Amino acid sequence: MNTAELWQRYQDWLYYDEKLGFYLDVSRMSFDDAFVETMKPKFDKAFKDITAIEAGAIANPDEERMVGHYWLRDPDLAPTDELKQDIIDTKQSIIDFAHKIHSGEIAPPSGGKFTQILSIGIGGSALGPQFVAQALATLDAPLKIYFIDNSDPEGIDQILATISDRLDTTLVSVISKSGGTPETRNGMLEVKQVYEDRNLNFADHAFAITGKGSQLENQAKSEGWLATFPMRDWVGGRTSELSAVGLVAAALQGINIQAMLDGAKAMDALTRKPDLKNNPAALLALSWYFAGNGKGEKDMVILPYKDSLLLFSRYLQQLIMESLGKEKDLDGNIVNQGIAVYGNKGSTDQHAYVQQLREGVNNFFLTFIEVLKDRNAPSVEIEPGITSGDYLIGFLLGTRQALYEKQRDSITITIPDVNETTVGALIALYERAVSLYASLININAYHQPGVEAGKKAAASILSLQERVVEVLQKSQRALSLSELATQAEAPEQIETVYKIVRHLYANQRGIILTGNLGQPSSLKIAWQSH
Ligand SMILES: O=P(O)(O)OC[C@H]1O[C@](O)(CO)[C@@H](O)[C@@H]1O
Repeated sequence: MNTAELWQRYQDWLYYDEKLGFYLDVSRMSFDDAFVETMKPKFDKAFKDITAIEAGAIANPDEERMVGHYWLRDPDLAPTDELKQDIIDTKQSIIDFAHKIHSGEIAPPSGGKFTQILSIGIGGSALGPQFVAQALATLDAPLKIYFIDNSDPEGIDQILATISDRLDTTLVSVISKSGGTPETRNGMLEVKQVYEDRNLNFADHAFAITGKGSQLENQAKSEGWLATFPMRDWVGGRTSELSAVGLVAAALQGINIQAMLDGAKAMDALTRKPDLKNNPAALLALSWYFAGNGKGEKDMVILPYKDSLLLFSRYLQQLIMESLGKEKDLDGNIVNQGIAVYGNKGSTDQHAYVQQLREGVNNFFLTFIEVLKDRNAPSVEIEPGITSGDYLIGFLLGTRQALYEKQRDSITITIPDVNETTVGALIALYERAVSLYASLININAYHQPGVEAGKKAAASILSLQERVVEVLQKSQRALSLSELATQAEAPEQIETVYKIVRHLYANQRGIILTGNLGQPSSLKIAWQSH
């Protein structure tokens, strides 16, 4: 295409909403009109499906659940008055709680006010709050937030060391929809232990965000934690940022949660139009489908040219990959669907992997996110008439151009500023693009059976570890690995037994080893007391 044709294509496909100041440019996706025509019937169905979701259909058939995250920002959409009232009441309880924490009405037993939050959760119970904190929390936020989002002992130690001098003024937020996720439970138990070691009453610092009747809710209630907020079964973890999961942390950090909800509601309204060319979520879904041939054949690289949006790609990684990465379609056919998502930020990533994007394997499409406002204060001139912000946008435009020249497709999203409204709008945009794309490829975007399998496998490894330790403790002599595996009733899992032994040994957990770790069959394993 020559430059005049390209400029025309840009104008033909440019989506703009004046109120949000939001632009979407799909002109550098190389689909043609014939492709768009073939997709129209699929989109007709997708628009009907998302309307049904918003009306309360059981869009998650495996779990027999409604999918209600769109109601969170527009409670009037909720299919019953009870649900509507629940959303309104929850939001009010969050606002009240944040107010009481900020004013000191809810205060630490040692006096003063709470000064920081330690948020414990994983996946959808962490990624949204982490993204939003990075994007929107200001340096003078009333409470600073820290996260434990793994079962890594050293990671936990590092966070605890960072906050240890203010543990008495730390609010501990424990977030888990299921209320039984091991990583979250482990983090909570470790933190609770530290409070007890310091003679601080954990319950006076903790609150929970969790599903009704969960183990976590029961614990919070029986121990008298400061508060519990609900996570409803009609909101999935990866779409929970605008539920209590994201809103409590945001409100505590002084972020305007109503503006986030309003931004999302505005984007929902824009993306409700059953008109492919005038619906930005549909334009994204169309582009994703085109890029990957409806089979995820190309990876989605997300490159925001703004440091504060660094975690957006990580947040989207879960939203998109956990939603779309499915073995079977809704009719039970094996389809192995998904789209791989990665990216950090521009221009930083230009000095990392963009070399491959431009010249290497063409297995991706890129989404640039451009933010028009550079900073609040005026910028210094790095060179006459040129600022750092000019450079940043120059790098974005230059990379987009360089990729286009090499037939690498890209999408560009432009927002005026990173603020509550635009962040809410971006979250809604991708949530809705995922809903539409899931319809296009006929999969259930709202369950995650694959992750459940991993969790069950981990549990069985821990129970094997218990058996291994029991066998060693009872044995009167050192055992070979194969004897140990057989006596632990897992001869077929000898490799796992070897790895369990190696880990216990590395952590001085009672194992005595002789032999060569590099030659597993030479090992003799005993328990320390023998
Ligand atoms: O909020 P929970 O129940 O602790 O789950 C955390 C995360 O784990 C998953 O269930 C998958 O492992 C995610 O979908 C979820 O966001």
